[in-house]
Amino acid sequence: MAQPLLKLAQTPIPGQQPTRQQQVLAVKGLYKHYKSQQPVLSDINFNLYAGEFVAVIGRSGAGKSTLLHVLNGTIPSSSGELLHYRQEGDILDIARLTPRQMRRWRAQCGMIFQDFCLVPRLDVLTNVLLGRLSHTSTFKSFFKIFTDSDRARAIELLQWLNILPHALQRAENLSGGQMQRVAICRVLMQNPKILLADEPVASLDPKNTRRIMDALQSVAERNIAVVVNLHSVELVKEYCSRVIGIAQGQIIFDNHPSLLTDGILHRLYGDEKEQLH
Ligand SMILES: Nc1ncnc2c1ncn2[C@@H]1O[C@H](COP(=O)(O)OP(=O)(O)OP(=O)(O)O)[C@@H](O)[C@H]1O
Repeated sequence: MAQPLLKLAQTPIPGQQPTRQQQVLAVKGLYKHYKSQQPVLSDINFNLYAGEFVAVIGRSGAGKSTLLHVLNGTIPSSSGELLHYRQEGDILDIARLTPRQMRRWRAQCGMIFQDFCLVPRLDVLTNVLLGRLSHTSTFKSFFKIFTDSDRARAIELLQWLNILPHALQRAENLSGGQMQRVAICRVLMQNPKILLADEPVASLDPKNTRRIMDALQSVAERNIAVVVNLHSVELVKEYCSRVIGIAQGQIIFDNHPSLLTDGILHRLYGDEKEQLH
């Protein structure tokens, strides 16, 4: 059956600038130190706009995962500003949120983690419904009481990502690609403005890789800002509207993927550049 919402990837026109729409985030002078003196992220500055599909690239240890976790609030920044431009017109300073506001921010800025964080023994449908936790009272969520419209939405999402036949199957019995699709459905249940995905196609076969990239591109087309860590420059060039290149915790490139040159790739990856695909 045709999937009307799951559009095929569109190859970007070389030199095309990403469509700049409503700004959703501003990152200003952001630093992150873990215990060592050396910052893992150093003076990070960028704005994020609704509907962008942004790849974050760089060699292993460059700070890509740390950046996504800081954006999502699961890791606090050491200094700098992280401002969310809300649809209501006001600005939310992420560093100054109360724990309750932070939970709400994490719903607005949904994240798919590398290990998917599904509940293995629960069925797929319930895992997707758990995405509504941020919108449901603790009492209701404890007893897994979800509304009919929550269920209808979850089913619609599962159908959209072609995984409805597995709705009643335990999450632990799914393949990696299927788990990734369930994780995307779950995060979309939060109605996020921003979707972050930490290496969403790592260890997936080519067919599932395309499925996931198609799905994420389609999410961006729904006017959600999508930010993903990727290791494949080929995928970045095929799918993304913007690429942020990080080397040793600093942004050294932020532009359309078609403008990535061999020189920039060499600065980003050094000798590993030859192994890129
Ligand atoms: N919790 C932590 N405590 C201390 N150091 C950490 C912690 N998490 C990450 N680091 C260090 O921060 C640096 C950046 O790590 P990060 O995981 O952000 O890089 P990455 O670019 O995502 O790498 P990869 O592509 O391998 O996932 C690394 O040197 C890593 O060892």
